[in-house]
Amino acid sequence: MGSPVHRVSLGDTWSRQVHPNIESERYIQSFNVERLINILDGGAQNTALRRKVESIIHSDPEFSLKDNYFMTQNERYVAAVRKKFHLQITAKRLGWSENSPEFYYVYRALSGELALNLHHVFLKSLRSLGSEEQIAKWTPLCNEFQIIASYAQTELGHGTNLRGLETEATYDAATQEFVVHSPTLTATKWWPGDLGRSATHTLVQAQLICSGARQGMHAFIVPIRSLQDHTPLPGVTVGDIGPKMGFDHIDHGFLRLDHVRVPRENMLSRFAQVLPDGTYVKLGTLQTNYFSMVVLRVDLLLGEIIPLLQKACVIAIRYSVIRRQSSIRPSDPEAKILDYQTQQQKLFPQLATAYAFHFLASGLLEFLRSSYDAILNKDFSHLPELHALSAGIKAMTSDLCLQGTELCRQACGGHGYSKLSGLPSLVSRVTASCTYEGDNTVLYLQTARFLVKNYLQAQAQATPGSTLQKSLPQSIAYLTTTDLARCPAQKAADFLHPKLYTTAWAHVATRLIKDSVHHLETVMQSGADWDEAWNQTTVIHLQAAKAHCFYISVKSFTETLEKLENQPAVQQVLKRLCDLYALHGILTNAGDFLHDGFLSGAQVDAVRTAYLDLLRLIR
Ligand SMILES: CCCCCCCCCCCCCCCC(=O)SCCNC(=O)CCNC(=O)[C@H](O)C(C)(C)COP(=O)(O)OP(=O)(O)OC[C@H]1O[C@@H](n2cnc3c(N)ncnc32)[C@H](O)[C@@H]1OP(=O)(O)O
Ligand SMILES: Cc1cc2nc3c(=O)[nH]c(=O)nc-3n(C[C@H](O)[C@H](O)[C@H](O)COP(=O)(O)OP(=O)(O)OC[C@H]3O[C@@H](n4cnc5c(N)ncnc54)[C@H](O)[C@@H]3O)c2cc1C
Repeated sequence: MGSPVHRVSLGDTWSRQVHPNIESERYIQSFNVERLINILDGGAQNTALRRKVESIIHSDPEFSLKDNYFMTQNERYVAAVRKKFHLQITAKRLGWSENSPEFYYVYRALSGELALNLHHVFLKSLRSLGSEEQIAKWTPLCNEFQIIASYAQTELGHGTNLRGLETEATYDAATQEFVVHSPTLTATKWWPGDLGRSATHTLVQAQLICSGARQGMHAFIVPIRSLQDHTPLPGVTVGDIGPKMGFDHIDHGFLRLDHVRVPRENMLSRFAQVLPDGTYVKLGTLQTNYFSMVVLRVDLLLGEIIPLLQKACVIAIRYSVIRRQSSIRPSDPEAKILDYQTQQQKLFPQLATAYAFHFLASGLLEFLRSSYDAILNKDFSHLPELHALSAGIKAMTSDLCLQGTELCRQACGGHGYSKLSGLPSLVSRVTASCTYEGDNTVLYLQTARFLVKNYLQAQAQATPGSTLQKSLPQSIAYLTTTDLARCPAQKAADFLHPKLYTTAWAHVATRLIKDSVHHLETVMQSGADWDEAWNQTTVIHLQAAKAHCFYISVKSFTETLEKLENQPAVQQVLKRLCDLYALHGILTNAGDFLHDGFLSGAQVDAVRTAYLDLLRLIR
């Protein structure tokens, strides 16, 4: 046996002292920090609540995370389960309810090191797809932990292609039950969190077969382990899928079902029902069976994905005012690495992105909340736009949060490669978000499909010689505004006007959407059918969808600024970050702006001048 791991105990000595460099940096800010904290929390009362929750969590040794990086996968899982149950006891004592703000603050304070997260996913799906009776029945069982539920949709052979899911739920009118079955090896449910060791029940997405017809994917609550001794129930084969890139604390599992019977009442029936005699009653559309994924994509943005970039920025920027390395002039003392322009160029755009995405996700959550009740009450008018927005924004934010956390890690040199920096686990966790809740490429293409469809409809309704007439959904209304052929900016300072760079982004998105439609139609005119033409132009559609999503994010940030007129100092510092975010996007996609002469080379130079000056100002 090798010698025991020597635990790095520097934390015990250093943790209480604040490094003098940090202290000095904290006294040079140009705005009221508390005011900005309140804005991010959504109000001073939320800040107070968050701090109260964090102090409870951080002062309770049961929630300590300090040994995490020295644990095996099994120890991480056991520790996370222990924390989850300690949290339940604490929450009960303090009156915190599931899905309350307190739970989000706890999850963030514990850096997600809690097991049974899929409980949260199950409850979100139950509320989106279940009838009022089903919600009333299963929610308390979950909240009281009388059952532990997970969400089993993905299979060994299919994750993206939901129409390809093989698990079957065949209705037996004689017993008024569904027979849930995995007909093939590839039908094995594979990846669902909490399935490997914890869950007693799972929400199985399966192809419904009733009245002799296949009715597509529907959700069924299936008991999988005994509530007496936690052993798998008859017909159930279940276990852990083994080591992964991250998420060591979550038991991702596999599940095979051999003709497992569940009562008719276990099919979530807000948008579809099977009557006792097996008659299928459709109460929604195909899309409404997919509604829970929309809800989860929006929920995970602020709950899981964006906080990972926020934390990486805090770690890397703090480190960069402590770390001194080399000198700017040979005769100078060693410089703080944050004084190097290249270090600022690595980190400040990521900080700006973290703020941009915080406001973007908050706005999307608002849109979901405002349309949620309507959808549950079968008014689906907002669903297509909500799906297109949530799919594209989840893809963009997870892609750029991955890029950003990895950049923050690299910006910390060798120490960024140590798990003890906290950065590697942020990178491995945010990596997964590019895949779960929908592979990003596939989600971007869902957004592209919405863009093309609406563009073609608007074009069809436009009278000859006029611009697009159709009243387009709000998020793509820019397609009907009169477009500038050339950017009017004359000097660097002109690019610091939100209206100007928002228009620039609208111009590029419009051009790319038109270009993608043009290529699609050209390929079809050469004889290909829609599906083949679509596949041959998906790279171009992807580019258009990304530009559209970035435009949405810039617009959302500028609209946030407009609401801060009464807080000029905070508005100014956020405006600098908004400017930096938008100009960083232009510089990293300069080709799209130069392509049709909208920006000249000289104007791109002016963008860079404004951008580099922003780095200095933000520093
Ligand atoms: C306090 C604690 C905090 C946080 C604590 C938790 C943290 C914990 C750690 C992380 C936790 C991870 C949890 C992961 C959990 C999974 O990963 S669950 C599995 C996720 N899987 C997916 O997302 C699958 C992705 N695939 C799909 O959605 C579908 O296959 C696709 C890609 C949309 C294609 O489906 P399709 O039926 O072939 O549909 P398609 O022909 O493309 O379109 C048909 C129509 O449906 C529409 N449509 C498609 N999808 C939708 C939709 N969803 N809604 C509405 N309309 C839709 C299309 O727009 C289209 O409309 P039209 O153009 O015809 O008008
Ligand atoms: C950490 C983690 C947690 C997860 N938790 C859960 C969970 O709790 N419950 C659950 O049900 N699932 C869960 N999943 C599974 C996840 O939802 C799927 O892995 C995801 O939906 C992607 O599907 P896939 O694995 O089949 O990938 P695939 O779709 O096979 O993707 C592979 C490649 O094929 C490409 N591709 C696929 N289809 C198309 C297309 N139509 N057009 C163009 N390219 C395409 C993709 O872009 C990708 O590059 C989890 C996954 C991870 C990593």
